[in-house]
Amino acid sequence: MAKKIIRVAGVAIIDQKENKVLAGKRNADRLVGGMWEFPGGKIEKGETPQEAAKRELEEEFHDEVKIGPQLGKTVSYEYDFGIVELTVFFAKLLTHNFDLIAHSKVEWLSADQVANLKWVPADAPLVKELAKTSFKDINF
Ligand SMILES: Nc1nc2c([nH]c(=O)n2[C@H]2C[C@H](O)[C@@H](COP(=O)(O)OP(=O)(O)OP(=O)(O)O)O2)c(=O)[nH]1
Repeated sequence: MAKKIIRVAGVAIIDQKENKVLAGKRNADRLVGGMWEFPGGKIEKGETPQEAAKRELEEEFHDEVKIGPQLGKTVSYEYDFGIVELTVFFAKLLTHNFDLIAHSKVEWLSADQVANLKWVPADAPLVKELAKTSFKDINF
């Protein structure tokens, strides 16, 4: 049987003053738990990827974000449970609650630190792209 397609939207939250990006460590009991990811989740019916990303941030951190340009291209990655199609946007925080609901911790990283973490496998090409990005130069 063909594997199901799972459409996912995530955010690379950046702090343009500090030139840093936020990574979230998935709670250990979730699929691909314990690895680092772009906060976000599955796109629901009728939602744009941007709307999904905003909604997930409200659910996962109780925070509002402003969505900016896309990071790299949408990546497609085959897991045993399905094929994840992941679209990630740069985003800025409008609030700073950071209630940890789906994550055990978050970390702010400079571009040269992003490759040091163990990211969810699908994220590899996006992490590579991030490592080359000057976050200060992203336009919202
Ligand atoms: N959020 C997020 N998910 C990712 C990334 N990379 C990656 O392969 N995934 C996968 C893991 C999951 O199989 C899927 C996202 O599902 P999720 O479990 O985060 O989504 P959700 O919040 O809608 O979950 P749920 O209510 O169904 O538990 O995409 C990433 O960087 N961020």
